[in-house]
Amino acid sequence: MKRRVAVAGASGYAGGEVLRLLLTHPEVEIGAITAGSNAGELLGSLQPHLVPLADRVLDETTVEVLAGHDVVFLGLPHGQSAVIAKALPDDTVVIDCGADFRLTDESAWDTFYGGEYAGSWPYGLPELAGQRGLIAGATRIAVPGCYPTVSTLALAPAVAAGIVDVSGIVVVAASGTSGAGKAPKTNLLGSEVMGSASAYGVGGTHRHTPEITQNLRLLTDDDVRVSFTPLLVPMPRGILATCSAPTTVSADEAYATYQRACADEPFVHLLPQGQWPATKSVVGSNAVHVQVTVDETAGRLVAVAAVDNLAKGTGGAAVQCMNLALGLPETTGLTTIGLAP
Ligand SMILES: NC(=O)C1=CN([C@@H]2O[C@H](COP(=O)(O)OP(=O)(O)OC[C@H]3O[C@@H](n4cnc5c(N)ncnc54)[C@H](OP(=O)(O)O)[C@@H]3O)[C@@H](O)[C@H]2O)C=CC1
Ligand SMILES: CC(=O)N[C@@H](CCC(=O)OP(=O)(O)O)C(=O)O
Repeated sequence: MKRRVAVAGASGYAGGEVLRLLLTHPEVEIGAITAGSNAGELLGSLQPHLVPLADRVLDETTVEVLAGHDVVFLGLPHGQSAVIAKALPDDTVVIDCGADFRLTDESAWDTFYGGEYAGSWPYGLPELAGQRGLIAGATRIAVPGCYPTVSTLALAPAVAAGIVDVSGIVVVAASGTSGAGKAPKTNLLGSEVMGSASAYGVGGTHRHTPEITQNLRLLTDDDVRVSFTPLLVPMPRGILATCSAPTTVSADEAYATYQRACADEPFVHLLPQGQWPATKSVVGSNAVHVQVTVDETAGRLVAVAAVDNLAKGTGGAAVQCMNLALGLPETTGLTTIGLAP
């Protein structure tokens, strides 16, 4: 029997991507779709690409509307998910695309988010050591941030194998503008973004820094230190992360380490040696493309990874986690096939 699924935040980018994927998922039927200020509007007026749902009216985002579903996806701004999630029945699978339940360290929450700490849920990155088992059968799942997904998947093989000095990790990642959500923001005006790349959240201040660190700490007992700098670039979708750390291994040893680590992961695609990831190859797909080498002059391992921030970076990860939570094959309704050129 098909599972009945609700999506809160259906007028936004994350909720819209979850719906796009659910529309071709063989094991679900779409129940309530809700919004904030756009409640009462037709979905087709806000998400015209979701043609089969064009005539559906967006409901208010309330516990009453969302209850009575097997699965509820929350694509809401930070701080909005916790109250709703806590009021939903314990046996409803709740998958939060926001940050409310990602961090296990309350002091990191206080520093980077503020407001009441809601606790932490199983972390929706199945590829990260131990998480797949925690997500399987879970009824509460926190989908990772988009930068932590791509950076963690780029670095995890090296950190887990102990071939890098984890006290010297540097991540510089360029994101498309959809990462910032649909709500209007001054720095996202077309005239500000078009034809320009810019840095923001510099100097260890971006809220994904503690999330990346938290993930890599699961893989080593050594003191993980991450310098993370996000960049905004003029494209709608995609993140390209360049990650490096001191190493003494050769490029071939590094590549062999990544081959072993990536071999059984359905969505982690290690490119042939010498071929470098590009966001255009992952748009619309749940794949992360990865490549690694060693800069022997600098003595640093360099790993580069690309994801679609709205797919593997949010909506695709959310569906992957739903599959695991419901005991379905993990890849159901998801593809590694991108949209090119
Ligand atoms: N964009 C991305 O790449 C990623 C996003 N995320 C996370 O997903 C979540 C949604 O982000 P995104 O889709 O980008 O943001 P958007 O701004 O595009 O969408 C936000 C959604 O939340 C709704 N909403 C806003 N305020 C309220 C409220 N008070 N009550 C009910 N609904 C409300 C909006 O409805 P309306 O427009 O009708 O007001 C809209 O549907 C965030 O937590 C974000 O951090 C996570 C990873 C990546
Ligand atoms: C380009 C851009 O603005 N990106 C967002 C990250 C989006 C994301 O994954 O994050 P959360 O779910 O943690 O909000 C940012 O830097 O805040």
